[in-house]
Amino acid sequence: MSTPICIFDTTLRDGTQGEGISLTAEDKVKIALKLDALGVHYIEGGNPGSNSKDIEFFRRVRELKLQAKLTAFGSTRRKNSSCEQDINLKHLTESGARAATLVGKTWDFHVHTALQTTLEENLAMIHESLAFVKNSGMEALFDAEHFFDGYKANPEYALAALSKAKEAGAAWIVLCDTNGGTLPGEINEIVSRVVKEIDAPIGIHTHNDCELAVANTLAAITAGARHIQGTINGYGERCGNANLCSIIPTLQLKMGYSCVTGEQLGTLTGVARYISEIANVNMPVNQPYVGNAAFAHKGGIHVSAIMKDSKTYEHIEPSLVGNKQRVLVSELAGQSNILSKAQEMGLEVNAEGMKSREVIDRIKDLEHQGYQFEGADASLELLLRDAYGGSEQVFTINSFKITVENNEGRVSSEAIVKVTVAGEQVYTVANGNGPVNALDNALRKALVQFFPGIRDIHLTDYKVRVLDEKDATAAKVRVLIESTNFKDTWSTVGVSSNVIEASWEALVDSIRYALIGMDKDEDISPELLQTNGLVNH
Ligand SMILES: CC(=O)SCCNC(=O)CCNC(=O)[C@H](O)C(C)(C)COP(=O)(O)OP(=O)(O)OC[C@H]1O[C@@H](n2cnc3c(N)ncnc32)[C@H](O)[C@@H]1OP(=O)(O)O
Ligand SMILES: CC(=O)C(=O)O
Repeated sequence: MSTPICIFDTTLRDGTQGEGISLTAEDKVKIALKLDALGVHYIEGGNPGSNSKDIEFFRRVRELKLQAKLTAFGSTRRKNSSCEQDINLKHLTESGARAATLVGKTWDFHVHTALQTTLEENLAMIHESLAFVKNSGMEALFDAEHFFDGYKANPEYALAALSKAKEAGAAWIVLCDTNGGTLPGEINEIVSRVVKEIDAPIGIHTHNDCELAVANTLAAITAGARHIQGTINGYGERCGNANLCSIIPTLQLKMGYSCVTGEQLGTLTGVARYISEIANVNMPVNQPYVGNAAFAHKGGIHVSAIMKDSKTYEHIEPSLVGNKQRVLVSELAGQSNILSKAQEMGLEVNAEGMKSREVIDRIKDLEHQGYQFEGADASLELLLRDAYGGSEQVFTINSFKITVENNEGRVSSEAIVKVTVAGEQVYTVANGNGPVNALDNALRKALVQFFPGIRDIHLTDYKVRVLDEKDATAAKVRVLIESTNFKDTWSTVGVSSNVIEASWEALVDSIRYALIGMDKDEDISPELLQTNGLVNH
């Protein structure tokens, strides 16, 4: 039977102390539901003494039947005062949360400098505040702020603060590496001593200032801590908190502890990505376990081996954390990358054939010119389909023309496109809020009468990167376009020394890709032709 570890998520409290993260009460409710389904044991929802948004969150979340214990955060009472008069403690006890986490000082330097009070008064603040919260019917947890720095400066005082919390009935005493400067060896040594001296359940809360928050958390567990505070994706004050997306699978899959069920662990990647969307923070692609590149293989030697057995270059089976294996194709590819990619697309490819070598040489040559296929899966698929005979040229471009007009300060763009579809020449004109938008509109207008499904497609992202900045305007640019049909999303690439030409190339690839397998509808109604303003020649 593996030892259970209590997971305390503070994404909604310490996570929101991270720069650039701001969550509405509604966002917090959505995230709380995801965390609950993931199986964390405590959800710290915020600080009701801090702002009315958090008060609203606690009011709304009360109606949900969460399995996790909802926890409100606050600090010990103000110095030289009483708990009954303390407005923050009042908000905590009125929050409706089942538990309250109180942060209190354990470093003598902080007591003198930040609180500007005596060591005795701080101990009284800890004891009285935790007892007050407990007497109100809530479970009380103690976050021992700066515990490791405090212990190094004055171990007797730091331990005395923990004893006060224990005497007051704290359910968990959580040792905080608040400044994130402690090393794993020190954490192990200090936690081992605390576990021996303080007869109470011990937890750990670390910050990532030395990029050691995860390592420090694991060191504390090895030394006997049984409760972990952390956040999804490691969001948090300054450099962030301990990342639960790394800690939970490491404890569970590698160290034999039990945090959540195997099924819940399988939702981890989805939860991490969902929360990053709500927080509006891009996830680093190389984020361990849950990042897009966590199981992405690029080097030809790696891909050749994983096709034989994925364990050759994967430390765990990606599906255990809800992630999946990806194979990238780039100038570092070998034949195996191409074969694997082509198989993924359902193309028939001969492993020994010369064709794969030719395709790799072509990809390497294009990457040398500035193309990048890792971020442009749809362009890569077209290239492979063209090479292996899996694509049909459904339309050909005869010409396009753009005019950009500045009329008394109002700039407008117009595009004219001539294409041939099914032997028929089509000529369309369209406006747009910029030249690329005008081209996109004109091309789609030309094709919609043949492929009505094209109306559902739109561009969601457009990125331009200058490839050789020292050549100034003569430099090549790479354009990456992301498109969607509300069901799928795909990316295409174009490269040229002319930004319009590069955009056009990516645009045409996007439409060609969208048309794969799309029904051609010859019987489109005259009304649709009219509403789209089509002019046929
Ligand atoms: C390590 C951590 O992450 S702790 C959590 C940090 N999180 C936050 O600060 C976010 C939420 N905070 C807030 O909204 C506000 O700071 C509030 C509402 C809590 C307090 O606001 P204000 O009353 O305006 O005080 P302000 O933020 O300027 O200063 C903090 C005060 O709390 C005191 N304080 C700090 N820690 C403690 C503590 N553990 N116990 C009691 N008082 C404390 C400080 O000494 C300071 O008091 P002072 O005003 O007498 O100097
Ligand atoms: C409590 C807390 O967030 C800290 O000490 O870092």
